Order: sequence, then C-alpha cells, then structure tokens
Amino acid sequence: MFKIPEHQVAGHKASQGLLGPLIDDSGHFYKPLQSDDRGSKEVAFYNQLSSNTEIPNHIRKFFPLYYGTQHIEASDGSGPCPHLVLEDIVSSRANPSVMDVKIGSRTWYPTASEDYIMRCLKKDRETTSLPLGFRISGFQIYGSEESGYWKPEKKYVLGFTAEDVRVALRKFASSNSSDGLGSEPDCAFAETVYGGSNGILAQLLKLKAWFEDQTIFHFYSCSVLMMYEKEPVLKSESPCAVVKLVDFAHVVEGQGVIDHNFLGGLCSLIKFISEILNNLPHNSAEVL
Ligand SMILES: O=P(O)(O)O[C@@H]1[C@@H](OP(=O)(O)O)[C@H](OP(=O)(O)O)[C@H](O)[C@H](OP(=O)(O)O)[C@H]1OP(=O)(O)O
Ligand SMILES: Nc1ncnc2c1ncn2[C@@H]1O[C@H](COP(=O)(O)OP(=O)(O)O)[C@@H](O)[C@H]1O
Repeated sequence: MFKIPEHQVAGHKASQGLLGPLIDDSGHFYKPLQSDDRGSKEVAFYNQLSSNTEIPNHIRKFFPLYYGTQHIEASDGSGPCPHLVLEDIVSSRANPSVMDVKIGSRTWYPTASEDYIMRCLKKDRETTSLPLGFRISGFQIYGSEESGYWKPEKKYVLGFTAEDVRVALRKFASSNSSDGLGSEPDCAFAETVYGGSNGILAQLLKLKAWFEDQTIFHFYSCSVLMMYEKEPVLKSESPCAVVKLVDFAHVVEGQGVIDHNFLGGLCSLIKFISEILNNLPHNSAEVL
C-alpha cells in the first residue's frame, strides 16, 4: 500500500495528483525517475555509490540505503513508472523535525543547457545560495501535540534573507518554534541536537573532512537533510539527530578536483551552526 509521505519538506510532491515520491509501510521511499536524464543520472549515481570501494563506511552512512528501481503506479495516475527504491529516512521517526538545506552557491552543473543554467542562476541569486553558499529549501519543526508542526510554504522559505536563515536554524532547535520567525528562539535543544559528539555539527564536520579530500563526485543541487525527534532529545538519548544527503539528479564526475562548490556551502552551514552553539547563554567554551 503506497502513501504520500507526510514529512516531505521540499522537492516535487505527490499531492494534488502530481508526480512525486511515495512511501510504503516497510520503510521504503519511492522516488519517481524524473524526466529527461535526471532520473537515469540519479540511478547511475546510486549504482556507482554502491560499487565504489573508495567510499569509506562512515561516509556511506550519510546516504539513504538503495534497493534498486521498481515499477509502481505513479502518484499522478499516469500508470506504472520506474521509481528509485530508497530507505525512508524519516517516516519511522515519531514527530520528526526535518530541514532540507540545498548546498552550494551554484546549483547548476557545468554541462547543463543555457536555459537550465539561467533558471538556476536566477534562483541562486534570489535566495541565500549565492551569498551564503546554501539555502533552506523547506522544513517542518514539531512543537507539541497541540501546536503540531511549523511547516511554512516553499515560497516563504525561498524568500529568506541571511538573517532569516540564522533565526530559522536557531528555531529548528528551539522549544518555541510554533510562533514562526517572529519571536526570539530559545535554542532549548541546540546543545543536544547540534552539539555533542553525535550531534549535527559533529556529523557535518565528518562530511566536511571527506569533502576536503574526495574528488570522485561533484554534488550540484544536492541537499543536507537534518532531522531529530523531540522525545529522545528531551531524554538526552543519543543519537537523536541525524544528517543525510539527498537528491543526486545532478551529480557529475569530480575528475580529480575537489567539490569546492559543495565544500564551501558546507563550511558556511557549519559556521552558522557553530555560532549558534557558541552563543548559547550558558556555554563559555568555544565550539570551533
Ligand atoms: O521547479 P522548481 O522551481 O520548484 O525547482 C525545483 C527545485 O525547487 P526550488 O525552487 O529550488 O526549491 C527543487 O529543489 P528542492 O528539492 O526543493 O530543494 C529541485 O532542485 C528541482 O530540480 P531537480 O528535481 O533536483 O532536478 C527543481 O525542479 P525543476 O524546476 O528543475 O524541475
Ligand atoms: N530517502 C528519503 N527518505 C525520506 N524522505 C526523503 C528521502 N529522500 C528525499 N526525501 C524527502 O523528499 C524531499 C525532496 O527530495 P529530493 O530528492 O530533493 O527530490 P526532488 O528531486 O524532487 O527535489 C526531501 O526534502 C525530503 O523531505
């Protein structure tokens, strides 16, 4: 039985009869192969990832598990269509807070068409991609049973300024998220979610160390997905926060050169998160 994923925060969505991802009850996320060569490029990436022995295991953990492709009924009613079968990295979590951060000041890949480059460039300029090296593509933050999620619309999120991004990253780890960007974030969960040896910052630093060295892939328009559940955070259980990479439709070969576009964006995101931790009221020790 396939369902529309209720915790999807960005990208093409299956609601309103459109073509988008579906999930099942056994922890799989079915992403339809996208038109032109995007779908086949993403399949090729996952196949390469599976067979490449140079990728260390502690880095493989950042990618959803891949189970090949399968024809299932498309969400738009167009009939059976090939889907990537991936590990559903979100749905098993109770009330997950999720944020999709698209990394890189440049989201277009070198061999893209002029028209595609112009479209991406426009979005990169109009969002924080160009100035910050990343943009928030979408998020949901769980408040409580009464308040539910704060899950703003895509258009609103893409209009974020650098200051809005700073506040949204603080709100992501706050207990007073349901009132939007308006109030001062309390950062109540920042130490557990972002900090510590298993927190988001530590995971991003592990990724950064790999990106400082790897020249196999260049990840254009790829996202860091950050998520956590509130219950384990409140009990300080570890690990309660997870970082994954998603969307590999525009990955190209690295050809012996580091992915400075992704690395730069990742460093910028790391700096934002480090600053949150360094500015916690009771935290005198510098994080970075
Ligand atoms: O159509 P749009 O404007 O929503 O753009 C999609 C992007 O939304 P954005 O506006 O950047 O948040 C969307 O970005 P997110 O996944 O939402 O971060 C993708 O980049 C998508 O392209 P692709 O499926 O990765 O090839 C983009 O789809 P295409 O326009 O390239 O089909
Ligand atoms: N393996 C996965 N498990 C759970 N959710 C996922 C997974 N991959 C992607 N998502 C959700 O779908 C959104 C869009 O994914 P993405 O691969 O970027 O699609 P698109 O190519 O349409 O942009 C992500 O922001 C996330 O919310």
